[in-house]
Amino acid sequence: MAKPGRFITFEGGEGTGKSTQAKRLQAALAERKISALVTREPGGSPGAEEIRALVLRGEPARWSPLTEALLFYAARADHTERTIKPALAEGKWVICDRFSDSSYAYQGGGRGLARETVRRIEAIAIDDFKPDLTLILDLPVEIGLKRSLERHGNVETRFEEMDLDVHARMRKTYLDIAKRNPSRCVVIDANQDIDAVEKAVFSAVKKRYRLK
Ligand SMILES: Nc1ncnc2c1ncn2[C@@H]1O[C@H](COP(=O)(O)OP(=O)(O)OP(=O)(O)O)[C@@H](O)[C@H]1O
Ligand SMILES: Cc1cn([C@H]2C[C@H](O)[C@@H](COP(=O)(O)O)O2)c(=O)[nH]c1=O
Repeated sequence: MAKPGRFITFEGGEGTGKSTQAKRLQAALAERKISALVTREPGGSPGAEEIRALVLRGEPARWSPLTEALLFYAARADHTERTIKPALAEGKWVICDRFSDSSYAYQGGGRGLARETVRRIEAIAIDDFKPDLTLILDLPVEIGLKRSLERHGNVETRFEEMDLDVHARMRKTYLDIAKRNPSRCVVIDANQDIDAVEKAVFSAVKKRYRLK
């Protein structure tokens, strides 16, 4: 049986550079002959991509925080079962753009759902499945939203439309998660150029997995 792979997640607010860095990390691992799958949430399996389309469109208040958390975890259960766990079992590394910490930060800290409620939904959906390493890209929210808007041709997505104080609470929740989980999480300063962020990311990965 293949040695199980590693499960790495990128987390952070809007436009902090998660997708950019996920691809760069995949390339850096490939240079070391490590095959990694890049996937994303919500999404990453056909069913979860359908839920993505449902949960990301419409007005900011279209879904209550509770319904939203249930939808994100329904997508996550499918993604975990059908994409992430099979890849890890084949010995692949999995790099995921967002995972459970996004639900704690967005539906919890940002939109006010109690942490205990998120935890109970999580327990049903994915049990105690967690990443080995979480890289939290930290950036002032105004800068991230500006980057994100420029990328989307100035059309805001449902979450981008939410007030700045909601985004500020999401950022704070990520930093609190990092404090509570020091052995899993590394906070990366994302307010640097792309190459400098890549270097900080790879240095955290090398340290964790003792790569050269
Ligand atoms: N360090 C950086 N400095 C400046 N621009 C950046 C940096 N990293 C990424 N960008 C640019 O910012 C935009 C958003 O980057 P990216 O899509 O990687 O972020 P993201 O965190 O995945 O965003 P979202 O959560 O909104 O999907 C892209 O246009 C990207 O090229
Ligand atoms: C997994 C997850 C995501 N979200 C939000 C965060 C973003 O606004 C969107 C996803 O868009 P992206 O461009 O792919 O980053 O969904 C959330 O609120 N809760 C979650 O669990």
